[in-house]
Amino acid sequence: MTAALIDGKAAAAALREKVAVEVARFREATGRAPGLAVVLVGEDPASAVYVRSKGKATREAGMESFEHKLPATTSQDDLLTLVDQLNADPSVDGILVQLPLPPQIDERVVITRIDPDKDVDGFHPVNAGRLATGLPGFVPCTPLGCLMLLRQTLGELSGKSAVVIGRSNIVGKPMALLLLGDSCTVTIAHSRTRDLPDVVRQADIVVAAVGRPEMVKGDWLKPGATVIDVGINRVEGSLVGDVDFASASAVAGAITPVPGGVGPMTIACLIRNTFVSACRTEGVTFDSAL
Ligand SMILES: Nc1nc2c(c(=O)[nH]1)N[C@@H](CN(C=O)c1ccc(C(=O)N[C@@H](CCC(=O)O)C(=O)O)cc1)CN2
Repeated sequence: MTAALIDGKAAAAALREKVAVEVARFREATGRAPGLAVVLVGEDPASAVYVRSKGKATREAGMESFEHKLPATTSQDDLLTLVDQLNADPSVDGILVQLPLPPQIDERVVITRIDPDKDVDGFHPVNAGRLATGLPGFVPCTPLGCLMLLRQTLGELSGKSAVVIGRSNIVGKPMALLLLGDSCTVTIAHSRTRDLPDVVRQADIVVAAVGRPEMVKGDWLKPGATVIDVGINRVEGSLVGDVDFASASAVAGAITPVPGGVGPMTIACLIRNTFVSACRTEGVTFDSAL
C-alpha cells in the first residue's frame, strides 16, 4: 500500500472536542444548552445504532438530546404532528428524522415540514437552495465531513479536478456544490456516465457515493489521487465501501478507510450543525473554523 490513510475517526474526535469547548462557552453566555431532537420510526437495527450514537455524541458535547422513538406503523400525519411540536419548541435547536422511513411515509413531505432553520441534516429544499446560491444555511453532514477531510489532507483545493460519483440529493449534489465552492473543477458522474473509469482517471479528487460495493478499482485512478469513500455496504457480514480498497490504496496518494473514514465525520458534523443552529438563534458568535 502506498496511500496515506485519512483517519476519519481521529478527525471526528477532534471536531467533537472543539465543539464541546465552544458549547461550554455558549452555556455560560446563554444559561442553556443547545438541544438536538432525533426521531426514529421503526426498528431498523442499523438506524437504531446510528440514533444511539447521535444521542451519545450530543450528550458528550454538553448538549441536550431528545430522542423520539415511534413504532414502524406510525402514520405520516402523526409524524408531521411531532415535527410541528419540535419546530415550535424553543429548547430544540436541531431536528433530525432518521432515514430511511417506513414505506407509508413520504420522506420528502416530512423533510419539507422541518423548519429550515432547525434542519441540521441540511436536507430541506430551502437549505439545498441556500447551498446552491452561497447563502448561509445547513450543509448535509456527510458531504460537509468529506470536505473537511479533503481540506485537512490537501490544504487548498482550488484548481483541482474532482469527480463525484453519485448524484443523490443527500451526498452527490451537495458534495459537488461544496467542491465548486472551493474552486475545484467538478464532474458529477452517475449510472449513465460513459467510460466511467476514463472520467475518474482525470481526477485529483474522487468522491465515491454510489452504494455499489467495491466498484471503483485502483486502475481507474490517477496515481496520487485523493480518494474519499462514502459507501457503507454490508457484504457477507463485513463492511466495505464503494472503492476496492486493496487495489485503490496501491495507486492513490491518500484514501479513507471503511469503516473509520467518512462515517464518524457524519455524526461529528451533526453535532457541529446543531451548535451552529443554537448560536444563530441566540446571536452568539462562534469559531468560524468549526
Ligand atoms: N437523517 C439522516 N439519516 C441518515 C443519514 C443522515 O446523515 N441523516 N446518514 C445515514 C446513516 N448515518 C447517520 O445517520 C450514519 C452512517 C454511518 C455512520 C458511521 O459512523 N459508520 C461507521 C461504521 C458503522 C458500522 O459498523 O455500521 C464508519 O463508517 O466507520 C454514521 C452515521 C443514513 N441515514
